Amino acid sequence: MTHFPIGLQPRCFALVPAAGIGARSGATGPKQYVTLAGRPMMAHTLDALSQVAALEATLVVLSPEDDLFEAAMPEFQGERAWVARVGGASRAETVSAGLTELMARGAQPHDWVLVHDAARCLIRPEWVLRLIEACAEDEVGGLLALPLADTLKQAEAGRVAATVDRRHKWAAQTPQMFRLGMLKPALMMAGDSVTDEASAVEALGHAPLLVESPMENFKVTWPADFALAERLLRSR
Ligand SMILES: Nc1ccn([C@@H]2O[C@H](COP(=O)(O)OP(=O)(O)OP(=O)(O)O)[C@@H](O)[C@H]2O)c(=O)n1
Ligand SMILES: C[C@](O)(CO)[C@H](O)COP(=O)(O)O
Repeated sequence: MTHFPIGLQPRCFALVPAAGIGARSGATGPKQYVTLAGRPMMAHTLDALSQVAALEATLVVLSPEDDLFEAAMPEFQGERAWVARVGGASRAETVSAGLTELMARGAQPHDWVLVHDAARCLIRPEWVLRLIEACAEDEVGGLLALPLADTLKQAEAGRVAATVDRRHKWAAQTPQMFRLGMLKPALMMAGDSVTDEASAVEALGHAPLLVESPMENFKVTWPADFALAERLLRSR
């Protein structure tokens, strides 16, 4: 277990990977810029994070080729709103590059980083705060997640090969909150294969804390998800 200095008050930074292309979404451009309830999807995400006073700053990590952000997100400005065009070919690469950028901007190993998908645009400030409060005194950190409600099937060529025991199974969401000094080496060692930060930390032998979060915090992934996200955003 890495021990971080006692007495030094850690800060919390948000890191939003937003360098994906949204291949599964069927959108013509990167899904984070698709308009939902009158604004680009990512504007809802960043707006929710901006309402969390406990966050020192939010770093959005874009693809180096991104030429949409400034025009789409004119309100993302100020001392707490940071942008870096250092995204990579995988989510893990994007997050790793973002962590390096946070360090260049003064974040310390004992500071917390909350990694949150740009594509989880239904996030609410109170859920972020719930995670921060649950993990603040924890040795490892943790993530928002949802206990599985459905029966789980293992598939083979479109048929059920087995029914998987769903007990103790949770669907991982974001934010995922870890100390910068733990997450950075964890991602370096894990490489590109991990699909979330917790997996990288688990590979080091740690057990991240599961903090229950609603289904509403889903990730816009498939074509039908846009309409659902739009309805939910408009109903708020
Ligand atoms: N190289 C990548 C891939 C993904 N992401 C980000 O990681 C989050 C979650 O990933 P996902 O939903 O898979 O987004 P995409 O990679 O864009 O979608 P797809 O896998 O369908 O192409 C998104 O906010 C996405 O922009 C990223 O920053 N860099
Ligand atoms: C991080 C994540 O959103 C947790 O569920 C998910 O693993 C991202 O996976 P994707 O395949 O990049 O969408």
